[in-house]
Amino acid sequence: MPYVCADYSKYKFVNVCWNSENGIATVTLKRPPVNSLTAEFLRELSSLLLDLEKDETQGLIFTSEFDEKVFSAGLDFKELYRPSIDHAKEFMSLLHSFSFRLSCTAYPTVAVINGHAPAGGCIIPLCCEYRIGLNNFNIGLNELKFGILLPDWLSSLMIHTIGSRNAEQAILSGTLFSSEHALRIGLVDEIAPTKEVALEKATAFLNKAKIVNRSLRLDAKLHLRRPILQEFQKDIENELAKNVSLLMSDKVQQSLDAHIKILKEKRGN
Ligand SMILES: CCCCCCCC/C=C\CC(=O)SCCNC(=O)CCNC(=O)[C@H](O)C(C)(C)COP(=O)(O)OP(=O)(O)OC[C@H]1O[C@@H](n2cnc3c(N)ncnc32)[C@H](O)[C@@H]1OP(=O)(O)O
Repeated sequence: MPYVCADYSKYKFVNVCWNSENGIATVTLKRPPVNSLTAEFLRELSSLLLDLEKDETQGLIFTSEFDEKVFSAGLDFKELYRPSIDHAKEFMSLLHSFSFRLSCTAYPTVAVINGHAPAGGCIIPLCCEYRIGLNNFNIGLNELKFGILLPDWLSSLMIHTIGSRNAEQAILSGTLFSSEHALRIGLVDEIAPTKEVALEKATAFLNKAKIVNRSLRLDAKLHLRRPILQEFQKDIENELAKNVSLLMSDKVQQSLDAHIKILKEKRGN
């Protein structure tokens, strides 16, 4: 019988519901207003994955507190706007290590995407093994539209999920897909009418994984994900330096500035 050792109440930006009957952890992202990813949030998420591993978690479900609004708005624009070089380095390194860790967990993972998931908001779902979406949301890697070149590991996650032809079209056009379209191209595996139904489907997926021997399953997962994991591990120092210099470039900073202004105008402030 699984039991919990970690103190999950210490986490500020997630609520963790760890079911001691089946060992499934439901992690609800709750960093207002839109679950945008900051360095602090990424640090917390990485530490959470380690706690879940230690507790021999049998399955992980990610979802959002902001039901039917936002799963995650992606990287935090405000934090990426004019950061110090040290902060930019730390941010990129945290993003890389969290995404790598989530991509190769020993336990199966599902994202219940109960709201919009643009750009970096798509990273958690793409690292997970299975994605269940609600209706009326947008998801996709639209970074090229605001001048951000995707790191190779992120393109590789997209290719693994929807195939190279679809990924090429999706990434090069910077498309945000409706849930129905996302289902058609395999960016989500199922659509559910409500978060409750989506959580039931997620649990059903995780229960199916249980019939397979755990260590055998992990070996197979790492084998099947080898192309992605190789991209994560390829020339890490150079890749991080490239992303940092791209982030600090005038072009990307101007684009972030323009984006922040658009969001402000939308809210009339
Ligand atoms: C150059 C780097 C190289 C390396 C790259 C690494 C990998 C690159 C991967 C990803 C890049 C990114 O993720 S960039 C971020 C992209 N995200 C977006 O474009 C989303 C922008 N937001 C929206 O479209 C909408 O906010 C929403 C659809 C998510 C929600 O809409 P809603 O109407 O519900 O809410 P508001 O728009 O009114 O926003 C509320 C509130 O949240 C703030 N906000 C929104 N998004 C972000 C964000 N990404 N970061 C920080 N803050 C965000 C918005 O400004 C509002 O704030 P205020 O209440 O203060 O006005």
